[in-house]
Amino acid sequence: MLPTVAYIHRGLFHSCAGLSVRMTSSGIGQKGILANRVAVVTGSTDGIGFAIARRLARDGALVVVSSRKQQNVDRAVAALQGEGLSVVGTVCHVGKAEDRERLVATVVEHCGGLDFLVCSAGVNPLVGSTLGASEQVWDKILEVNVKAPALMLSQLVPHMEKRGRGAVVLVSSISAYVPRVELGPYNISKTALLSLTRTLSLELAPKGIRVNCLVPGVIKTDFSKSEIIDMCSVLLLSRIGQPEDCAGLVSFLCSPDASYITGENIAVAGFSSRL
Ligand SMILES: NC(=O)c1ccc[n+]([C@@H]2O[C@H](COP(=O)([O-])OP(=O)(O)OC[C@H]3O[C@@H](n4cnc5c(N)ncnc54)[C@H](O)[C@@H]3O)[C@@H](O)[C@H]2O)c1
Repeated sequence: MLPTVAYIHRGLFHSCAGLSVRMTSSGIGQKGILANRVAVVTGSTDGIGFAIARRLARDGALVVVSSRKQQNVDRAVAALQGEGLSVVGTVCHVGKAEDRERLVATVVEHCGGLDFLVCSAGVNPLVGSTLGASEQVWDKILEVNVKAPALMLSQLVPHMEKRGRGAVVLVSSISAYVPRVELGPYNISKTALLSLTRTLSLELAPKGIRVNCLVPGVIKTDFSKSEIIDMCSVLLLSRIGQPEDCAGLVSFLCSPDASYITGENIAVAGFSSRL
């Protein structure tokens, strides 16, 4: 099936070679702390990724929205477009090389480059014993949660580098600090992201690219439905987090206000694992 790309800029509609390109008056160039910047957010048709995409677009960036299914991409793009925001949408299962390549092509062809990458796509196909996890489960979790952000970045860094600056935000989990026994491989994948953040911050600093990590606690999304009840007891702030609680931090980490911050893992969890 041919991919569909929806692009919002200056009230026009284009269609070519499998791409559906829609344009409205709120294109790049709008005001905001992230104006004239381009952001890719993976796993951004729902939950935390969607809230991040919306916030970055509200703060002025042109945002590439993506996830696994065309219908979800279309729905998310339509919702953000309805708010007058600048959005490009394309299907990207982050674990598939051909999908990552298509995302890169979208960035190059329709956005002219890239400033920010936010890796929010994540999976947890297992609730059960760590040692009982099959090789297939290990492969899927590590492929989507750990390998995919690194591989995606290796393809996108050259485009950030051309601009002489950039910011990357990986999305870990508080389960990296406070492991939950029934989520073993997931905990481990999210702990690896803390290290990936620090390692890449060293590697990419000479290119002017900062790398930080959002560490969400229990945030109200489809992903966390089963966790909400039993995590409530540890929350200092007496409420479940909302996706928007994460989005503000990501916008800050992408903004010039964070230009001297890199290699940090920052929890948005309603409590601190250090207390
Ligand atoms: N919700 C929480 O309580 C919580 C806590 C800690 C960490 N996180 C992390 O936050 C991130 C987002 O979770 P959420 O709660 O918003 O989940 P969600 O289920 O609400 O949204 C996940 C999004 O990712 C997309 N997605 C899933 N697998 C994908 C893949 N292989 N390729 C591309 N897109 C994919 C989905 O289509 C969806 O758009 C995940 O990395 C998750 O591990 C969530």
